[in-house]
Amino acid sequence: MLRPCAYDYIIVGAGSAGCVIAYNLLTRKKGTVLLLEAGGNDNNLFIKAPGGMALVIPKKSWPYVAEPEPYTLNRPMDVLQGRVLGGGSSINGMVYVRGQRSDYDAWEKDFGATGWNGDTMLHYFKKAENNEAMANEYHGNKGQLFVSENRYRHPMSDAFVRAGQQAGYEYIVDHNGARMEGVGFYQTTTHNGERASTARTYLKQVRNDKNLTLELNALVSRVEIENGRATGVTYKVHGKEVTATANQEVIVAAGAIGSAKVLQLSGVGPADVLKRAGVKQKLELPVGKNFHDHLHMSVNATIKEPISLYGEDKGLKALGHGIEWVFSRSGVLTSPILEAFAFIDSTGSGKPDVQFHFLPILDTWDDPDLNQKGRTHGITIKTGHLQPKSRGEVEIRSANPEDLPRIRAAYLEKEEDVQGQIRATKLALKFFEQPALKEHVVEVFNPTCSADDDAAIEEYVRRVSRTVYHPVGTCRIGQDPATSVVDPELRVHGIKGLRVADSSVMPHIPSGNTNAPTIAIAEKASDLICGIKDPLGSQTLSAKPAKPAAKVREAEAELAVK
Ligand SMILES: Cc1cc2nc3c(=O)[nH]c(=O)nc-3n(C[C@H](O)[C@H](O)[C@H](O)COP(=O)(O)OP(=O)(O)OC[C@H]3O[C@@H](n4cnc5c(N)ncnc54)[C@H](O)[C@@H]3O)c2cc1C
Repeated sequence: MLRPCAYDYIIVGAGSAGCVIAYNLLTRKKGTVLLLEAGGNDNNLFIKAPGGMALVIPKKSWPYVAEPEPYTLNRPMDVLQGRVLGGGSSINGMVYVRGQRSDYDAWEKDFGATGWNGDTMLHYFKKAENNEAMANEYHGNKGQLFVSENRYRHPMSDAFVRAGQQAGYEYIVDHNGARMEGVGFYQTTTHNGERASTARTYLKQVRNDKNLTLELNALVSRVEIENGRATGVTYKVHGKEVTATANQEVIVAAGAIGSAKVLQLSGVGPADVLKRAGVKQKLELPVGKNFHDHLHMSVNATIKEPISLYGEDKGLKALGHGIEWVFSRSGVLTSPILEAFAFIDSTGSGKPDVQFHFLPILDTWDDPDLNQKGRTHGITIKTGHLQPKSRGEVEIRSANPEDLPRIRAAYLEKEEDVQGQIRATKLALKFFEQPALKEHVVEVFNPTCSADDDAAIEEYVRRVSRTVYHPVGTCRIGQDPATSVVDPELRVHGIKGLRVADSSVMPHIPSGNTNAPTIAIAEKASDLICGIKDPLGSQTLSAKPAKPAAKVREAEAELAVK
């Protein structure tokens, strides 16, 4: 049977954001939806079982690589992103962190993102959430996104949390509640011991809706734009090129790297980038600029007892964990491994700017040679600064949609970022000095220098820091087309019928992980598409930018765009 080629809405990318928007349009009966995803299906046990994450990431990702740059000692850096139904939410660490209310107030105040502030984001976090345990002013229980406490807790994670308290930090029960600074155990996007991606929550509810056409393994090559209006998209599926028409809107939700790429391939972007790639320019916008991301370093220690998770993924032990998970959805396979956290204010500003992820295992993901060096049982504090100032860019290399874009990440270009990472490393070393960890540790071997040797720590930071896969900002919200790509309603400046709605629209990265904020953005995007601009009443939505336009531009120029 021939498929129709005209739809009311076309969504590019079935990732964290795309699945949410598809669900909302379909359940609100807004018409037909074509959802296009370059990756394949997500019916994979290692996606479903939280502990299978490390095995699935390399197989279900776009192998994006940031170019070598002197600030990170000329290391090419993987910036993998999900290429599978559910996108990042199908391969990520499942850590559920919203960031801070002031992060979003700054979007409105400093970046001209009118209507995007702490109150509206809280509304959308709660709307999205179906929290297993918490029901209060910060948490929702009626949304699609399952959030729960970890079923499994490793004894070394307990030791880490005790060490944090010994170092003077408060035990935090709810890091998405009134107070974030302190130590505790993560809330996770899991349910019944399984991963809760947006494909396995939101999209699952509408997979059989007759108004949904889901095309997997469909690589979008461009949005068709005629006379200043998006009319549809062209994509390749099963070796054939197809053009589908959108009666209402095209919504690009291909992620911070993918969305910039799709817009540039469509002729929307900086003239020099498009000219070099051989793409005819249709509109000058700073697409691909303002790339930024979170970097972490793995601070590693060997431990005395053979109790870490080393070896649990092999032989009879792995079989035992598999059987336990299959029959009772319990045990280590329900754990996203990143079990415990610390959020720390390293400058005394009143706002936490450092995050630790604690792993009850040596982080061989970041250093695959660790075990070859005879180091087996150990623990890792992945530590990183949360408010980077450096800004890079994403640029297509050619007009071929199969080509991966060039990423100049500019990681650690700004001195403030290096100093932030140095403070983050020192704090991790301080945790290892606390009795609750010290009694277990044989040796902190990465880094080996003392916490007061700034020069050695700087060398370590530049040598080992890596992304934690939170790229954002390449199609950011703003008022001014010179410095932003979409307006506060996520409409691409100057083009009708075209929105971007995913992590790429964040003007500034939140102080935490990026999946929950992306899902909240997608919830708000769905409302905007349906004409709901002010979900809380006019108390939080100012008709004009919170600052006069000139002021906004000044702040934007200073803070966001190189
Ligand atoms: C390994 C890893 C671990 C992470 N851990 C965490 C964590 O623990 N907690 C957290 O909060 N965040 C985490 N993140 C970040 C978080 O998952 C992302 O910020 C979030 O998924 C971004 O959502 P998105 O909708 O913007 O993009 P994505 O979820 O990446 O979705 C974009 C989708 O578009 C598709 N696409 C791209 N280009 C095209 C094209 N041309 N044609 C068709 N389809 C296309 C992609 O295949 C993808 O499915 C992690 C990310 C990664 C990669």
